[in-house]
Amino acid sequence: MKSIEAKGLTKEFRMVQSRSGLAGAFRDLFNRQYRTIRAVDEIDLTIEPGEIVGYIGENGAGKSTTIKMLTGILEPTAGHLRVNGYDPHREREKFVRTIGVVFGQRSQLWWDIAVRESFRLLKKLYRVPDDVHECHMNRLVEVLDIGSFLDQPVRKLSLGQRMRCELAAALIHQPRLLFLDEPTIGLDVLVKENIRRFLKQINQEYGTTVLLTTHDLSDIEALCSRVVMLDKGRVIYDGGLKELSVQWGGGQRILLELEEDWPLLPLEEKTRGLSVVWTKEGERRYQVRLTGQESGVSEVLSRLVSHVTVKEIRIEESTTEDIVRRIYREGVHHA
Ligand SMILES: Nc1ncnc2c1ncn2[C@@H]1O[C@H](COP(=O)(O)OP(=O)(O)OP(=O)(O)O)[C@@H](O)[C@H]1O
Repeated sequence: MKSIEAKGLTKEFRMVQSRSGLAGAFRDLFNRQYRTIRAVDEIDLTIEPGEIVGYIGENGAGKSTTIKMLTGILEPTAGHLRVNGYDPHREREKFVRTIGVVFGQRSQLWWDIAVRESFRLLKKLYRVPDDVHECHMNRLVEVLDIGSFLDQPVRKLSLGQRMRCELAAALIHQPRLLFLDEPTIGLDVLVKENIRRFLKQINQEYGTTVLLTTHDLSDIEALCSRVVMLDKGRVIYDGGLKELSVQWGGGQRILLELEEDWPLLPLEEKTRGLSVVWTKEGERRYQVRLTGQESGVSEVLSRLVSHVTVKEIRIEESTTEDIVRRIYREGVHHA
């Protein structure tokens, strides 16, 4: 059984369109106009058990709306959806026992009671048998290192401490699938690393499937071998993280500072025939991105040095962040 199986998954929102001015507001009272927003547009997504998949996209791309459908909070407008074998919205009661959810911005713990009490309530809610709970909980407390503040109310915890407790809470019932939305937002580097290590561990030990939504691409690099990229509600890339870099210019870029300020056109002329993309970064400063295997740094430089005086050269590899930013900007077909 697949962890997630979505075909043509679509969500539309109908919004009231307000007319301007007092007269418009008056007309709105009697004759409302609506417009439809297609937040998720016929997505196909299959995730196998045990995978850790990054779900990324710009603000407003449709990530949260997808997650809300996958977790049963929202009902899809159209499409076929099975998560852990269930229809998340229609079979919600049975379904929620098979998933865990951590939303970085929201808490599932009770603010004023001790963490330990929150865990106890969740255990009851999920009807976890005592013996299983004891052993599993001890393991979570140990690996997440949360033993020293179990008796404190959640409101007194630091963000890093709270996030570790949120993870424990999401895993109390040993779900097969874990949804994480910005799980490391606002956390310092050390806590981030601990959380990533923990996630890898539960993935390996329990075979937990993880769908991770984040704007922090270092989370994706650390955890995911596969990434699904969304743009305006549609999947624009679904594949390996490595392939993304190879296919869309994981190559090098040359950062140049020239003695004089040149317009781009004559510089592009000098490197005509080579697979490079020029960008002006500021006064006398340029970036030359090598987009094909056939054009080497030395060839680009040898074409230039006989015509322009180069003050400084730096050669860099594109990071995943660069690549993804460019794809957001230019679209996957042009990047
Ligand atoms: N309840 C709603 N009613 C109307 N429109 C909505 C609703 N929820 C989301 N949208 C719209 O759907 C689109 C996708 O929003 P969504 O929150 O899924 O994006 P996102 O990728 O999660 O963005 P972010 O990274 O900012 O959280 C946006 O245009 C948003 O305005």
